[in-house]
Amino acid sequence: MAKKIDCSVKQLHLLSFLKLCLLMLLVISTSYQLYNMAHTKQLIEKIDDDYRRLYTTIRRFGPFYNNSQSVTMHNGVHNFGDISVVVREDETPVKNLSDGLDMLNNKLEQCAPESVWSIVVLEVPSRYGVFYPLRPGYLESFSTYIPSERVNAMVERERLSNTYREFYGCITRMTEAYIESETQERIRTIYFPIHNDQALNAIIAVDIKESRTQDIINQYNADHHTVLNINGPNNIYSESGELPCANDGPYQAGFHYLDILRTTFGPSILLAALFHLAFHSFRRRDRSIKRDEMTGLFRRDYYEPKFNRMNSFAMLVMDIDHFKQINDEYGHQKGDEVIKTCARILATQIRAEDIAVRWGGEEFVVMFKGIQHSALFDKAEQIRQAIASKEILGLSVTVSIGGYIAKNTTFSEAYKAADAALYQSKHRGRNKVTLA
Ligand SMILES: Nc1nc2c(ncn2[C@@H]2O[C@H](COP(=O)(O)OP(=O)(O)OP(=O)(O)O)[C@@H](O)[C@H]2O)c(=O)[nH]1
Repeated sequence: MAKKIDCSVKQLHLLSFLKLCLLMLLVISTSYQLYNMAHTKQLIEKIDDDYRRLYTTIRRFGPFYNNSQSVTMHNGVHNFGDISVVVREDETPVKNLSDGLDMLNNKLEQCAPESVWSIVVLEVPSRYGVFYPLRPGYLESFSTYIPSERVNAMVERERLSNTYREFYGCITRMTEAYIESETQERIRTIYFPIHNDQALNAIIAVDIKESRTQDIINQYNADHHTVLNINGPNNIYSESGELPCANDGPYQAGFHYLDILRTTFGPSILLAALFHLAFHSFRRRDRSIKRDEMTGLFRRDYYEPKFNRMNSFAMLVMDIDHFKQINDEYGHQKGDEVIKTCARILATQIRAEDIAVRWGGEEFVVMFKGIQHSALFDKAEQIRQAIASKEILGLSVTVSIGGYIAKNTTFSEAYKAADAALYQSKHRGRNKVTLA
């Protein structure tokens, strides 16, 4: 029986813990969704800012190009560290761009770490190109083209010839992502045309790894503890954004419910466990302050100060008859069980607002409010009979009860009167009720 009760208490605990987990999950995941929603627009702005910073950095190369001195070079490939110059005609004046390209590469590395794939500067009309670095595939493909045709096609395709007329910083152009056939790297190319006197002089083409956008998102998520993505399938929330000066259409920034759930599940369980523990340790503490550990009735030291402030009430004092004999014959442990059972029966006979206190070893005080003489007697009889009518642990146990109705009386006077009435019940043969 005790095992059964234990088990159902455990199940109740588990159930209330699970309910708390669910509640926490609901509250935390909803808050986290709102948090991610608030960040979606900011992520779009961050992506826009990052690409624009990249464009600005590339544009700063323009003055350097214009101010660079030329040297004469012959047909062939000329290597200067990571930089290679491919010249297709003899006696070609070639700008010395090494320092500027180094600087540009460093600055780009700061804006977009590990994302710069290559930088190419092509003169227009093209007799040479500067590559940083020159990948083997480039050289191959470059040799099969007539450079000027290749550049003209690029200018045509990307509409680079008159970007100087355009506004909003979109003098640069970024292509859609594509796979570079020589390297199989997924990249985008950013073109910046250098115009002088409304004529196109050169094109800087910076290849950026397509993963740059994902890097920005990853960094943003890490910095802000968000779970945002772009163009994720089945997102539950999304907002539209566009890469600045890019050829591709809008993208969708947002988040997926599973990501929200995955991130909030752990903290929700942890928080629920903490609340659960805090609540139960508070309950246990509160209970141990108020309740007698053995019987579960109120403790005397908790209620006596409150009783001392009362002056109108009805009270009963109840004492188990011949209890010493029970102890002596069956041992203290059985005696304890008898006390517990009597307390349990007592608790079932009174209302929730009545206060039952374990006053001493096998003595109890019950306090009632708004109850008259005859009702108090009936209540005491009801308690007495409830205990006497059942065998308790195979024993016939009875109680004697004394009662008193206090009207402008201190508690200690009332207690004395009720105790005297209890004495009379004992004197009259026990298993009796006497009201003073
Ligand atoms: N097992 C047990 N015994 C207790 C506890 N507190 C007090 N007692 C014992 O309860 C007995 C109370 O005996 P008494 O009040 O003298 O008298 P009684 O045997 O109950 O007889 P009457 O009250 O005259 O009917 C004492 O032997 C105490 O040691 C307790 O928590 N557990």
